[in-house]
Amino acid sequence: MDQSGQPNSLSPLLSDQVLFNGATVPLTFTGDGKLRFTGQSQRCLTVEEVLGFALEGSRIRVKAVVEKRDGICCFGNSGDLERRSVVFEPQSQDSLTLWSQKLRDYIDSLGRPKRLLVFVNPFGGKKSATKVFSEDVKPYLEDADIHITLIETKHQLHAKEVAKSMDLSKYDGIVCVSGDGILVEVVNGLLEREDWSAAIKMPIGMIPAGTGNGMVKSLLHAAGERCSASNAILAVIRGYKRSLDVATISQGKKRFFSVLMLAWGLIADIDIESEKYRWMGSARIDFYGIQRIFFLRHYNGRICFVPAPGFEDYGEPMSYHGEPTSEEIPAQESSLKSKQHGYLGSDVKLENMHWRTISGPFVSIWLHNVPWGSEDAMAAPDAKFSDGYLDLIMLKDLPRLSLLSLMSNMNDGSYVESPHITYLKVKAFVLEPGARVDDPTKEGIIDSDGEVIARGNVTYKGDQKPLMTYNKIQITVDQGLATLFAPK
Ligand SMILES: Nc1ncnc2c1ncn2[C@@H]1O[C@H](COP(=O)(O)OP(=O)(O)OP(=O)(O)O)[C@@H](O)[C@H]1O
Repeated sequence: MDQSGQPNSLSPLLSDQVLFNGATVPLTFTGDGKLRFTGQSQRCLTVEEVLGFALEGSRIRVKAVVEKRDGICCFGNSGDLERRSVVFEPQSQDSLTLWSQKLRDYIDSLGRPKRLLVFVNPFGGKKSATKVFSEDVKPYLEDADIHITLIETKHQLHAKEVAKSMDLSKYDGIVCVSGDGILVEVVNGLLEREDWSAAIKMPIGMIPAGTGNGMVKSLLHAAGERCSASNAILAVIRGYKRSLDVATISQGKKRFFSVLMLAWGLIADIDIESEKYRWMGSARIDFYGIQRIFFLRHYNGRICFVPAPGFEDYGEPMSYHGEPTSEEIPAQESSLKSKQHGYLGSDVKLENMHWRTISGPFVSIWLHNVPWGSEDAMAAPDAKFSDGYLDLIMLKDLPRLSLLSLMSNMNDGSYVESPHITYLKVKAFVLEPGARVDDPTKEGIIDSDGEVIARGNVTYKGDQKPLMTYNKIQITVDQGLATLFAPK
C-alpha cells in the first residue's frame, strides 16, 4: 500500500468519485496499474497485488493479495501472504460499467493466463498435494478468475501421457502441484509430440508439493522469495515467464529430456538407493548419505566434455568419438527401427567442438541445470536457467570426514569452493560409466531428475527396466527450450 498520497506521474486511465468505507472519496486508476483511493482513508493497490475483480450488484470487489499485516499496505514479496479484497461503489450505472471495462482491459493487457491445466500428484512427497491445492492454490486461482482443468495423477507417467496428447489450444499454461517428477514428465511428454516445437513453448508453473522441489525453489530463491505454494501460484497468476535450458540425454535412439540434473556415483546412489528408507521422509537422504560416505565407493570410468568459455583448462584435449557405437549399445537397441517422433535433441555439431576428457576413478559426477537440487540443497550456486550450459560438479577423492563436512554445507552452495570439488560449466558431455574400483563385478546407477536412466550389474533393483543401458551416454543442452512461469 502506498501511503504517500503523491500524485502519480502517469496520467489517469480513470478518475472518479466512489463510495469507499462509507465515504465518497476520489479514486484514480493510473497507467502503471495503481488503484489509488485518496481522502481520509488512503489506499493504494498495485497491479502486482490485484488478482482480479468481481461485480457485486452496484459494487466492485477488487481481489488482492497482500503481505500479512494490518490493513492493505505496500506489497512485499517475501513474507506470508493473505488474500484481501477492497470493495467500492461507483456512483452511477455508467460509472460502474466504465470501471469494470477499464479494469478488465487492464488485466487482459497484462498477458496473464486465463485457462490452466493443473496436475495434482496426490502421491508425491508427504502426500500433501491435494491439501496444498485446495488450501493454497485454488482460492488464488478463483480470485484471479482463471479457468482450471484439474487432473489428479493416477499412476506414474500419467502426466506425461496427458502432456503428449493434450489439445494445446485449450490452455495458456500447465501447473504442477507436485515435486519435480511431474515437471519432468510434462517436459518429456511435450517434447515427444510431433508438434514439439510449439508444445514446449507452453509455460509450466510449479507449486511445491513433493520431496524434491528444486525447480520451484530455484525460481523463487532467484527472486528473493520464500519457497511457498502461495508465492509459487502468484508467479503463475501474474504470468511472468522465463526460459529454461533442456538437456537431452541420449544413447542410440533412446532419449530422455532433463531439466534438473544428472548424477552418477555418490549422489545417484544416495538418491536412488535411499528409496528403501522412504518411510523416513526427507531424512532418508541424510541417513543413507552418511552410510554411503563411510562406505565410500569409487567408480572407474571417463568423462568427456565441451567446456564453456573460461573453463577450457580443465581435463586433457581429445577428439570427439561420436555417439555410442553399436558395440556399446545392445543389439536389439541399435537395430531398433522404430519411427522417431518428437524432438531429437540439439542439432549442434559436436564433432566441431573442442572436447576435453578426465579419467576416473570418481566418487561423484553431477550435472546441474538450476541452482537448487531440492529445497535445502544448493547443488550448483552458479547455475543459470537459460545460459545454455550445465554446471558440472566433480569429486574424485577426499577424506571421509571432509566429505561429511562438504555434504553438510550444501544448503548455501559454499561446498563447491572446496579444493576437493571441481566445478565448471559444460556445453556437451559424455559419460562412460565403469565398475566399482573395489569390486569390478559391481557397477553403478545413472540418475536423471530422480529417474533411474541406467543401472549397472549388482545394483539396487527397481520395479522398472531403465530406459538406457549402463554404457556411454551423451548429454547436450538446448538453450532456453522450455518456458516456466516465474516471479518477475
Ligand atoms: N497416483 C500415483 N501413484 C503413484 N505414483 C504416482 C501417482 N501420480 C504420480 N506418480 C508418480 O510420482 C512420482 C513423484 O512425483 P512428484 O513429482 O510429485 O514428487 P517428487 O518430489 O519428484 O518425488 P517423491 O515425492 O515421490 O520423492 C512421479 O514420478 C510420478 O510419476
